[in-house]
Amino acid sequence: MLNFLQSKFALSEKGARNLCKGSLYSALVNLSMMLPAGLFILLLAELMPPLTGLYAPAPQPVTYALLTAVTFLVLYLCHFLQYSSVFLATYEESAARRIALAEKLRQLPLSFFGQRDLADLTNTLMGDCTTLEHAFSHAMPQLLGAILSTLLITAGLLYADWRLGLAVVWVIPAALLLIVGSKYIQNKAELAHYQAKRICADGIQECLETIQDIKACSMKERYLADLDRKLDTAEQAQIRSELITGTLVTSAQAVLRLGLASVVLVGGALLTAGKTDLLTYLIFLIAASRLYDPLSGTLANIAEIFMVEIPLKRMQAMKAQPVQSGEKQCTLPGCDIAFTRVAFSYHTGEPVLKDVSFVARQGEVTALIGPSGGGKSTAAKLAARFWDATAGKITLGGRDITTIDPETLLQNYAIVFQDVVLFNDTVLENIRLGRMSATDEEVKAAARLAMCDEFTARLPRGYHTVIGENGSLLSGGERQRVAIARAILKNAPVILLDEATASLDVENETKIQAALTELIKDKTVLVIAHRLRTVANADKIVVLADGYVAQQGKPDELLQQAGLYRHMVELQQQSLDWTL
Ligand SMILES: Nc1ncnc2c1ncn2[C@@H]1O[C@H](COP(=O)(O)OP(=O)(O)OP(=O)(O)O)[C@@H](O)[C@H]1O
Repeated sequence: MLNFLQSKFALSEKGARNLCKGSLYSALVNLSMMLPAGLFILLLAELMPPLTGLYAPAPQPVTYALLTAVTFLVLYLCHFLQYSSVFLATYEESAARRIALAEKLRQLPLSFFGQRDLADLTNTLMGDCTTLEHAFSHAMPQLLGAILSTLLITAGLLYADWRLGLAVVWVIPAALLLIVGSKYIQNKAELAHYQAKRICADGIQECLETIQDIKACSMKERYLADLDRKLDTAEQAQIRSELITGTLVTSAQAVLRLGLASVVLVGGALLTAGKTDLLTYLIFLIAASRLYDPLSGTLANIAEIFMVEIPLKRMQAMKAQPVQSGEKQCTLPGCDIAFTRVAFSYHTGEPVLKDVSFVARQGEVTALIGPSGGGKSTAAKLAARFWDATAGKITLGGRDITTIDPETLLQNYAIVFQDVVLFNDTVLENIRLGRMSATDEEVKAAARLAMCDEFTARLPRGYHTVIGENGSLLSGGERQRVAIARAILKNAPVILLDEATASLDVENETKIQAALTELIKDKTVLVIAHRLRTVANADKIVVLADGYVAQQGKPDELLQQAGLYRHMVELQQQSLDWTL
């Protein structure tokens, strides 16, 4: 049973146990809600003989006061137990679910993120978890509890009088049949609503991310009209879904209420025929008026229960995603990076690298150059195992990188990418990310080498200035210098520089090049640069074009050959003479 609940609802073992416990306590609450009715029946039984002209002692007010107090106590206790077992346990489970998902996201390769949009992932992490949290705190245990308590009370009623019992209970399967039978229609409408909501969230996120470009291209009106249309679709889908569910649930609740009418009719007929007595008739009438309440209440949440399938499936799909594995402890004899017949395609299926072989040696600077879109950045990312190659092999120090745990592998890399990512924190803390154990002095020394001193002096609080979301208070060149300082601080044996100095002016680039020369001694350095001047002193040039290595060798040797490298150098020299 526990295993079934765990796999069906993606619960932890504790969560499944708490769901069982919560359902039992919910059933107990429903049964305890019958106590006031029971007390009333007891009073009725004592009052009945005098009402029918027979002698009986008068009911004792003290006894009833005591029984009422006990009833209140039992009701309070049952509700307290249900609250702590259902709500508190669900919130704990929900927190554990969110942490487990976040941990899974941390382990997933970048290829996974390339196929999913961020709004969708945020929705799974936040929205889906909230949906499940609400369903498992407000609907699921209550439904299971209502089914359990209804079964118990039904058994008691049938045992007491099967004819009146049947008159009370026939409506329950009828109502459930109506709801379960229409599950497909409800799910379809809710799924359409869910997707419309997701498209809407995507649209809003895209709009916020691209607001600058939207304004620059004077696309504001068109974009907002598109967003309005998405919001309208989501609204209509919500109305439609609520209308369908509301109609079906209200119909099922009305069917349940028919039970009371059938008890009146059957009971009346039995009473007239002398086949039952007045007290039994009244007991069944009272029981019928109370029995349907828990079920009727949970039917209102039935759509929510049906809908848990969608977030559950999305979560299970995410959990089933293969993670990149590998050895966590590994000492490498060296740090040469070797590509052997490497091929790779993104999820689009279009091959980006077709057959790439080269070696970037330790203690040397290897420059990847070539036409735009030739796969240079892709090759650098494969070297750091952000993706795994589709074919061929990449080794670091002779060891196949697919056998090394990605986090362990990355401890050997300092990376500066074209798109610098900075956090909404101080300059100092943004640099310290390179090595969290570094002292302030070490961080500042790295910052000085990366020429950060010059612009931090102008900031209101120097190194302690908070630089805004993704470093919005800094210029492109300043952001790049922070990223370079981070790499200098990390001082890892492999350095990947992808257009690391592209946003810098010539003066700063020259100074940073000097600092980098210090940094890269004895290290394996893989540099990508469009400005060939930047890589003119590299030990080796690898020209990537159309997914293949078009040329490789020392810069001087390649200049002697009539190939792509010489062509590119000539083109760049011509461009220096251009004027506007
Ligand atoms: N995450 C991705 N998903 C799908 N395709 C991608 C992704 N990143 C890059 N590509 C595609 O892969 C090809 C190679 O891109 P890559 O960035 O490696 O080229 P590059 O040589 O570094 O280009 P550039 O010099 O312009 O930076 C391009 O056609 C690009 O559209």
